[in-house]
Amino acid sequence: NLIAMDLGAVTKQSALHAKPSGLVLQYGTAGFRTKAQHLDHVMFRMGLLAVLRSKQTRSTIGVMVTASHNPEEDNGVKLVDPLGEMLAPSWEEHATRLANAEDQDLPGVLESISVEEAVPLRQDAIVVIGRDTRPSSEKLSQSVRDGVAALGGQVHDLGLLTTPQLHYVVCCQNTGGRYGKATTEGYYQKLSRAFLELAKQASCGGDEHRTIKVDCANGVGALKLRELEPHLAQALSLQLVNDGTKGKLNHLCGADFVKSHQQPPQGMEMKSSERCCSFDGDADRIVYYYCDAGGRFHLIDGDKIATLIGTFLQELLLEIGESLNLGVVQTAYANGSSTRYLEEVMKVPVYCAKTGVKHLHHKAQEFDIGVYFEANGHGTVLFSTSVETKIKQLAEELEDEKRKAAKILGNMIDLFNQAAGDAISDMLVVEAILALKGWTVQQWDALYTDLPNRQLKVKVADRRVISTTDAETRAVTPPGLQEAIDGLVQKYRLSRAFVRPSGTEDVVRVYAEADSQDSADHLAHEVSLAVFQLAGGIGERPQPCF
Ligand SMILES: CC(=O)N[C@H]1[C@@H](OP(=O)(O)O)O[C@H](CO)[C@@H](O)[C@@H]1O
Ligand SMILES: [Mg+2]
Repeated sequence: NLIAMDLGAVTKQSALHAKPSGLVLQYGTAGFRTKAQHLDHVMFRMGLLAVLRSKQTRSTIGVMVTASHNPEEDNGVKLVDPLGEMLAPSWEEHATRLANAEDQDLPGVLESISVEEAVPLRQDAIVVIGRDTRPSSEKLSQSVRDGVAALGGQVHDLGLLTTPQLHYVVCCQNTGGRYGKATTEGYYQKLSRAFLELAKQASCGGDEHRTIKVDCANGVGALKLRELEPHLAQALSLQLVNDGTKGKLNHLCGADFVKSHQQPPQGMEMKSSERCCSFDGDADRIVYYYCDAGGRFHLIDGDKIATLIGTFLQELLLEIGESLNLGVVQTAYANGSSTRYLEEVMKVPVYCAKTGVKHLHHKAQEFDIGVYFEANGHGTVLFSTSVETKIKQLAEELEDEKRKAAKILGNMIDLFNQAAGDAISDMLVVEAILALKGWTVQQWDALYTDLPNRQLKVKVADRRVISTTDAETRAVTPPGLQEAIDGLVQKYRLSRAFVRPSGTEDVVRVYAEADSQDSADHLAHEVSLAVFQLAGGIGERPQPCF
């Protein structure tokens, strides 16, 4: 049945997207990511792979061309599976194999993937493509199209799109429109309708007009917020900063910059207590922040967003009188104070998953309501289908306060992008919750105080010498490393530290938290030295960062 795959056409087309010799890449946590000039063949081949995956799943598959928060010169690509989820792990391996095959081996690799996965080759294939605003993205997405066309697949090129919008469209497309209309317009309609309903429900508390300042990282988020804004009918006005008209993508701005430097982005003027937020380059991450009257900067990261959302949803459930199982999923990078607050004050069960959205998403699917967020601001909430049906039914059946709460929850369900963590959707969620609660940004921030923490990177010859267990909180190899970390952690109060090989950069990441910034800094530095000594550090010995 392989006749249905025209390998002659593939070989001919592939010659126009030749692989540079010696280049080896891996489909990692966020797909392929590297300097844009090395990616042409990878894009073509991901077009090919998307066709096979589409045939196998008999569904529309998404391909997003983006390198998220990386520098403008980088680019990347990831595939989106039928329900808007990340690509299945076995196909990540196929992706790696396909990307690294020498040109002449390409037909053979395609055949072997098709056989291994029993791909019904005569089946039609549809691939939806989106891209971010990088200068290289347009040409690279053309290469994806070439790949799709070479295997006879149908292409819907949606052009400039945020990553979560692509996930949304793919999910809608494959669920017969039940999740919403499979267009960006459908996305704006679904989100704005839910937001306006919530704003109406909040307006009894006064404060009807809200403003928020958004740092768009000079990325695609700016374009899409401009498209969204008219739908919001002035219930929320957006002041866009770093909207791409002047600055460089992700340069001194964006969610990743703000979170890792713990300082405001360039170009953001903050009046005391003004709510501000930052998106990353493809708008799937968001962090909030503000300056207090004394001019001090306060970061509100993914953990505090998750806490606000988790707390609010739990309050609604109590009001409605439904005991559904709600869980919050975090990673080891979650601030210890957030975990403590959720577990001890809110009595919400908290779970720790491995780094990378797919692990969190997967765990969150186990709950009626699964809230998941990475500390860096990527996250969303998943509602089981039965919960969704039940809540919307209760919104009709219940009376008075209970009915009101069920209606709010029903609209909240629509406001989340359940296909993927989404800066636009999460921003609307936070704005709606603050309005409903009548809370200022300080009141939100005061839920708990973050433990001081520090993240460092250590360069080693081969980061794979470090393997971990217990959701990456403990190192199994190299021998002696965990014992060394345990010894160092003991020297400090309220302390915790762990190390893991990054899935997106060639470094080992070190995380430490403790009762003071000074202690967190020292602990992180000492752990870095232990990694350098025991895990084959290269280059200069880690220097103290203070
Ligand atoms: C500590 C940290 O922020 N790690 C990030 C980063 O992964 P690493 O495997 O740590 O490089 O990039 C991932 C993809 O964007 C993101 O999911 C994750 O949270
Ligand atoms: Mg991103």
